[in-house]
Amino acid sequence: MKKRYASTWESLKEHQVPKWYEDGKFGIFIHWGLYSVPAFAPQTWELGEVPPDETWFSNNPYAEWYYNSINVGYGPSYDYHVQKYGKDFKYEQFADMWKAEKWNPAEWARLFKKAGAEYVVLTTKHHDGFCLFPSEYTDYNAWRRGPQRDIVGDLTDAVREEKLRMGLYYSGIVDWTFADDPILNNEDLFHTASPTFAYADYAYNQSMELIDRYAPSVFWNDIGWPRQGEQNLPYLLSHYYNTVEDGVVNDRFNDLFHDFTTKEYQSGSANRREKWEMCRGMGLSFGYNAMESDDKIISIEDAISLLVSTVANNGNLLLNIGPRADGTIPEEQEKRLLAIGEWLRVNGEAIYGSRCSSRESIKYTDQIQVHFTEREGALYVLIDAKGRSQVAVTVPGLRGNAIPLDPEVDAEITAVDGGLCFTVKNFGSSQNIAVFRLN
Ligand SMILES: CC(C)[C@@H]1NC[C@@H](O)[C@H](O)[C@@H]1O
Repeated sequence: MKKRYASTWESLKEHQVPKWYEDGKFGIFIHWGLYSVPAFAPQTWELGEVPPDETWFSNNPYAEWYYNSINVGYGPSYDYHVQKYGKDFKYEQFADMWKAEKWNPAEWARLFKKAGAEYVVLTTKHHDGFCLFPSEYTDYNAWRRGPQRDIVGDLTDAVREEKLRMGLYYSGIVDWTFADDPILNNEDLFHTASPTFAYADYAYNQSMELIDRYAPSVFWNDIGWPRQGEQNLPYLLSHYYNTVEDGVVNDRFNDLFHDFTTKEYQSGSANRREKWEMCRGMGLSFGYNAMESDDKIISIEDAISLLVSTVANNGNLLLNIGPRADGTIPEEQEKRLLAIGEWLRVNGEAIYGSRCSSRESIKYTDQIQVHFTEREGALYVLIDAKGRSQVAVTVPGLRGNAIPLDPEVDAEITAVDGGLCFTVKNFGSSQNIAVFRLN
C-alpha cells in the first residue's frame, strides 16, 4: 500500500531515504545553460578555501555565476566580458546564441551509464533564471529561445532509457530575473535572494511543474527556499513524495528538512551517521570553463579516491560535468568518467549496495589511507596509496582470507600480531586503489 504524506513536517519526517539512493553511490551532476556560452571564470579557489566575501564573489571561479560576476562591474570576468562582447552586451543576449546544435541526449546517457553512474541531476533553472524546460511561468526558457527544445524532458527520457535515475536541480532562492543586486558576500546572497511573495509563488509553481511533468527521483534545491514561501514547503514536499514515492530531497530548504545533507568542495560537513552527498566540479567550476584544461582538473586517481572515501563514510559522490554550449562534453571530462566506470566495473562490488562499516577509515599518511565498506556479510578493505606503485600497510583487528577484486592486483597478505599486513606490489589497472574482499 503506497504511503500518503500529509502536508505537515511530522508526516514528512516519516520519509525514509530510499534503497536506490543508499545503494546508488555515484551520480553525475550537469550544469548547462546560458553561462555555457561565455564559458569563462578565473581559476581561483575551491569553495570553502577562502571566506565567501568580496574577494571570492568578485573572482568567482564558478562559470555559472557569470551574470553576477559581470554585474558587480569589476574583476576578471567583467574585464573578459567587456573585451570579448563589449560593455553594452547584455547577458540575456546569450539566450539566442545558445544553440546546443551538437547535442545528442542519448549519447550523454550512454556515457553516464558507461561511467557507472546510477543517477543524473540536471540544472533546470540556475541562478540566472533561464529555464531548460517549457515553463508556463516564463518565456525565458530553452523551448522559446536558443536550443528551442525541452532539454529537461529530452535528457530525462534518454537517461531513463539507460535505466538510470533522473534528478532535477532548481535554484530555489536565487533568481536574478527577479532580484539582481550585485552579490559580494553571503549576506547579499541571502538578502538579494528574491525577497518577494511574487517570487515565492513563482518558485513554488515552477517546482510543481517540474514534479508533475518529470517526476524526478531527486529534487535538488539550491542555496535555500524563499522565506516568503516557507509555508508552502510542507505541501510542496508532501506532493513530491506522493508523486514520486522513492524520491529524495537535499538539505537546502533553509535547514527545515532533508533526506540527505550536502557538501560542496570544502564547504559543508559530513556526518557518517546520516546519508550525505559530496558534489564538486571536475575543476573549480560547475559550468563549463573553457580555461580549465586537462591539467587543471581533478586527476582520475583523485576522482576515484574521492568516490571511495565518500562511500566509505556513508556518502554519495555527485560529480559534475560542464558541457560546452554546443552540447559536446569536453574530452578531458569524458576521459575521467570512462576511467571511473572502468574502475567500478572491476571494483564496484565494494561500492554499489555497500553500507558504511563500523570500522572507520585509517589515515596512515596524506598519501596512504585504508577505507572499509560492508555488503552481504563481506568486509571490503580499500587501500588508497596515492601516487605510490607499491605499499605495505598493516590493518589492525583483521583476520581471515583477503582476495583482491582486481585479478591484476599483485599483493601478499600475511597475518601479523592483531591484524593483516597487505603488501601491494602492483595495483594493476586500479589507479592505486586496491580493493580486497575479506571472507
Ligand atoms: C553544488 C552546486 C549545485 C553549486 N551550488 C551553489 C551554486 O551557487 C553553484 O553555482 C552550484 O550550482
